[in-house]
Amino acid sequence: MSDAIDPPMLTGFGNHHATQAVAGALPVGRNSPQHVSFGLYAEQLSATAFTAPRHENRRSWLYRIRPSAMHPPFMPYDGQALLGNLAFEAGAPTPNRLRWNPLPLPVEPADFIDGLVTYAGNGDVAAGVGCSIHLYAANRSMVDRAFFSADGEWLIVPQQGRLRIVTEMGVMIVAPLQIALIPRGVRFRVDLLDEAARGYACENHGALLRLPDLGPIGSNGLANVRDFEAPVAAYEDSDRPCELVQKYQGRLWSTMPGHSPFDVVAWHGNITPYRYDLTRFNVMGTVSYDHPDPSIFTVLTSPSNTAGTANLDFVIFPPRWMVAENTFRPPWFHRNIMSEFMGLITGEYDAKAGGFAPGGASLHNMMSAHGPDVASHDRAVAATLTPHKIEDTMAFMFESRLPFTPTRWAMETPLLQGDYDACWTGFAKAQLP
Ligand SMILES: O=C(O)Cc1cc(O)ccc1O
Ligand SMILES: [Fe+2]
Repeated sequence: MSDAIDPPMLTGFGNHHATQAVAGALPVGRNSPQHVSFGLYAEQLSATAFTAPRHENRRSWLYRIRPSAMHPPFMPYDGQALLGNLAFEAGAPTPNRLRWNPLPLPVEPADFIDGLVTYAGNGDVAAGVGCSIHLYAANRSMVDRAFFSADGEWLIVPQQGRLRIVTEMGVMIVAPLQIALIPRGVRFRVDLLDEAARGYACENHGALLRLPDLGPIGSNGLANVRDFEAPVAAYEDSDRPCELVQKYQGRLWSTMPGHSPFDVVAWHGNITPYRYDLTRFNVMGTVSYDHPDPSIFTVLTSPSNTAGTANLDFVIFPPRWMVAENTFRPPWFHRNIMSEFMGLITGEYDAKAGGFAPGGASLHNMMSAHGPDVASHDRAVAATLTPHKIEDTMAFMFESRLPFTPTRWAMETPLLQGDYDACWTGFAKAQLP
């Protein structure tokens, strides 16, 4: 399909940016002048309460061709039964370890909205805690329709196929091994740049994702601030009706404004869509012994009210050197107070010699015992511990303090592996003296 030119981007995480697609569109010295240039409409988009502390306060000012208020009422949207709370309200908690084969690419035409399916969720959308996890598989671009979630920011993790994400605040091209973040409420459209696209999306109902503190690591490392990129202003001036679908309190709604919602000519502020290239992650690890906790691989974190105990962490497992001496190098056996939903973008994951395919997913809920499968375990115990590079791989984890409830769809789909527990059967018994 089409090749796309990567538009210029603004750099830095959480920066105050200012950008205009037409010279003179951005007001100078005030946010809301009596007369905005060209008759544009000023609109404030708040991602935190007006009164949030200054260092956490996130808002942007948008200058648009028409106010986004100009739309007919939203009506319930029944074109998508697999996306949203409805999907997981019908589910039931399970302590069992679960793993899914990859979503097949669609045969019938399906755009990003059609191709989404909710696998799991936790927390409470209305209370602003927890997250929902969706996967998508699509084979065509969204045409004359746009989407937004009033329920949380969307962290999109492409696994296959490049996306051109058109947002109110500009355009981002996002390929596998990159991630995109769409703030709560921001309208977006997903165009496919390849024949098909597949990936993951985590919808964060809690505090905004931010960079983790670095503690003793110091002032650099992990995901570096300067590598986050926000789009420059870009607009469509179109009077063609556009279907606008929103997710609100777990359910879908739609309306039909008589114009493109992507009509923001200029904006400034510090709540923006952004993308990040996971291959830029500055990986830390042991240079002596033992396998460190995977918190050293945290890209972004949504804190909860309990210090150090995340509503949601986005953690990656990138290529890296393994040099630990006299150490069992892969992830150890563990039982975790946190709940872990994992995906695989490419390659093989070092705790799973088989069964965890790119595009697949696994869920290890609070206190469920997991770790290396038998083959990975035996291989690691037998290995000669020379420096070894884990290459061509990228797994990730959405980790939450709240256990995930899988949707009924996720429990009933034939993609669910019926024999997952078998990967932990057949460990040799320890021999006491
Ligand atoms: O379960 C998993 O594979 C994720 C994970 C990786 C790791 O290196 C340590 C702990 C952990 O939960
Ligand atoms: Fe784990």
